[in-house]
Amino acid sequence: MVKAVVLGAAGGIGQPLSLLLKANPLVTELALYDIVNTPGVAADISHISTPAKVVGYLPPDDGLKKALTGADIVVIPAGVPRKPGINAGIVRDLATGIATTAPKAAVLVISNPVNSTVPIVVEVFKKHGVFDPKKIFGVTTLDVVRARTFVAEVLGDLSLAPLIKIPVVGGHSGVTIVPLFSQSSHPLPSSYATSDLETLTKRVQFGGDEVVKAKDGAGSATLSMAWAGAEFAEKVLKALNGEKGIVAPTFVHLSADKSGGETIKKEIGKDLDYFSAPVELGPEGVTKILSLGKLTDSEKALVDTAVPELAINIEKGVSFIEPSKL
Ligand SMILES: NC(=O)C1=CN([C@@H]2O[C@H](COP(=O)(O)OP(=O)(O)OC[C@H]3O[C@@H](n4cnc5c(N)ncnc54)[C@H](O)[C@@H]3O)[C@@H](O)[C@H]2O)C=CC1
Ligand SMILES: O=C([O-])CC(=O)C(=O)O
Repeated sequence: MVKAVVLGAAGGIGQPLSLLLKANPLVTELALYDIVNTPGVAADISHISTPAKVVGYLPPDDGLKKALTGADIVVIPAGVPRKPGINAGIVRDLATGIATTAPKAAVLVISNPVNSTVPIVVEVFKKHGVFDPKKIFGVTTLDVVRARTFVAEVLGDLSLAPLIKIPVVGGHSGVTIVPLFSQSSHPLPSSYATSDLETLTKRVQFGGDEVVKAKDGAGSATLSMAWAGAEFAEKVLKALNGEKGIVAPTFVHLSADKSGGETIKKEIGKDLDYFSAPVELGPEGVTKILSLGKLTDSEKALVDTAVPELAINIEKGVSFIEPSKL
């Protein structure tokens, strides 16, 4: 029996993500929480002929607590696109609900800016004395999904897109996003020019802008994000279910690894508390944070640019909950 909860389930990401979770055979109960519209979304999704039982919740009558009770996995796409200040408060309040009601659940944070909202969740959990670094994940999968698709486009064969494996590390915003194309399972053509590689890297780093522009500023990526969120959630669910050898890049507190993330800290040359790195997942969440592998000089330069920006983003999140740590 696995209970999945979506917080922000009526939104642009929340609705298709809830749909994809309802389609996942590993989910037996699906709780949909939002400040609006969840009765309708839940009624609609509940008619889909898959096993998961679907219930919608709103804030009155302790709706958040009821949604979270007994949760195994909580996915958070609540918030407002490109409004970091508003999202910080929303994520803090939802994290408080999880820390008090379902502190052992795996928490998957989609709400932006992930580089700051994950530290917010962690600080709230610390305050409640329930912080387990193995269970709190920033979802950076959309960057991986984009990297796969864009490489398949370069290779002129979109049928490769689902098969391509490319680690994308660092964080989830602009220059903190570092795609490691040199480790792609499907290498770029050897004739591929340095300037083309730079353009491709920028396309992954600023893929979100491409969508915002195409939507005339009316929203950001929702459908591709729902897909990516469901892909990462499925990996976590499979690992919780005992499946071995599951690896995915995700933004985590480096103490999730028993070495305290020593390998990553050495590789990036800075004592950061958080980084998105390939992580091995298991029944307790993170089992191991893996090495970034061999980087090219240009990838090392991208990491060097990402690190100071990440440090600022992380600090913003921590100090939102703990101003005294400034
Ligand atoms: N990690 C990633 O790769 C990505 C993250 N995002 C982020 O995901 C978040 C959501 O984006 P969209 O779905 O497009 O926004 P949206 O505005 O369509 O939906 C957000 C939903 O959150 C709900 N909400 C607001 N306050 C809430 C609260 N206190 N409790 C529960 N629900 C609440 C709203 O009612 C709404 O239904 C944004 O922060 C966005 O920047 C978006 C794309 C990619
Ligand atoms: O760019 C945005 O605002 C949404 C986002 O995180 C993405 O599309 O990667």
